[in-house]
Amino acid sequence: MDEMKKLVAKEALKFVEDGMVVGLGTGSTTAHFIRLLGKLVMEEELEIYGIPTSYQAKFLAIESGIPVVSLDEVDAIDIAVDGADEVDPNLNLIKGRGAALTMEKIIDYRAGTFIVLVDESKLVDYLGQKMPVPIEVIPSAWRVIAEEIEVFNATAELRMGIKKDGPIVTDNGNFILDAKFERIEDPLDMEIELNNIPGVVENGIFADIADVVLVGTKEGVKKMER
Ligand SMILES: O=C[C@H](O)[C@H](O)[C@H](O)COP(=O)(O)O
Repeated sequence: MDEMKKLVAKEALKFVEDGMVVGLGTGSTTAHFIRLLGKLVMEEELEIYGIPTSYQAKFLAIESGIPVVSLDEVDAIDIAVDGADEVDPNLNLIKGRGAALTMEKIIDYRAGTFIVLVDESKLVDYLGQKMPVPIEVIPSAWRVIAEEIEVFNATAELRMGIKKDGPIVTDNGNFILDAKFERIEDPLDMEIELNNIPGVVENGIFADIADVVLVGTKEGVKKMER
């Protein structure tokens, strides 16, 4: 599995050109990309700037020698490279297992080209098939938001910490609800519906924004495009 992740991360380097501003995604697959990008920047003395989507991406970029910039400092993001938890045949995504979905969506959405890196286990027939939709919420409103989500025939659970007692707290200081749907028929519609609930900061459905998905398979890298 890790080999497949490395393979797609290497393939994604082909989209990088000197002078680019690159959105740096979160998660184990993008971590390979960030390390490889750092190596490329050093070896070829490229002028690349990275915009991280989380503390994880930021720390790794710094460690890998990629100059880091913020949204305030750039006019445009050329490409963004990020992972995903589910990818449907129309390139709609579920993201946010790492709780970084809000910053990821801001950066991935703004990028000229949004490239997604996954292994083949992430491909599904429809969104919601395997994974819940992570939803970042204002902490004091989590319970009422969970009730609102259940109107859509989903069950919502407050995500608890592993090396922390109580709920996890995102990079933005919020909570995460994991909403398990039977099946998401219309990803774009559900993405909008969830964001309409007062107190929801952002949700992990990324409908209609991925341009390219690189899939690591046992036979090599497969490319899906919109
Ligand atoms: O918040 C986390 C992100 O959306 C990740 O990009 C996603 O969960 C995929 O992570 P991984 O590459 O580790 O499977």
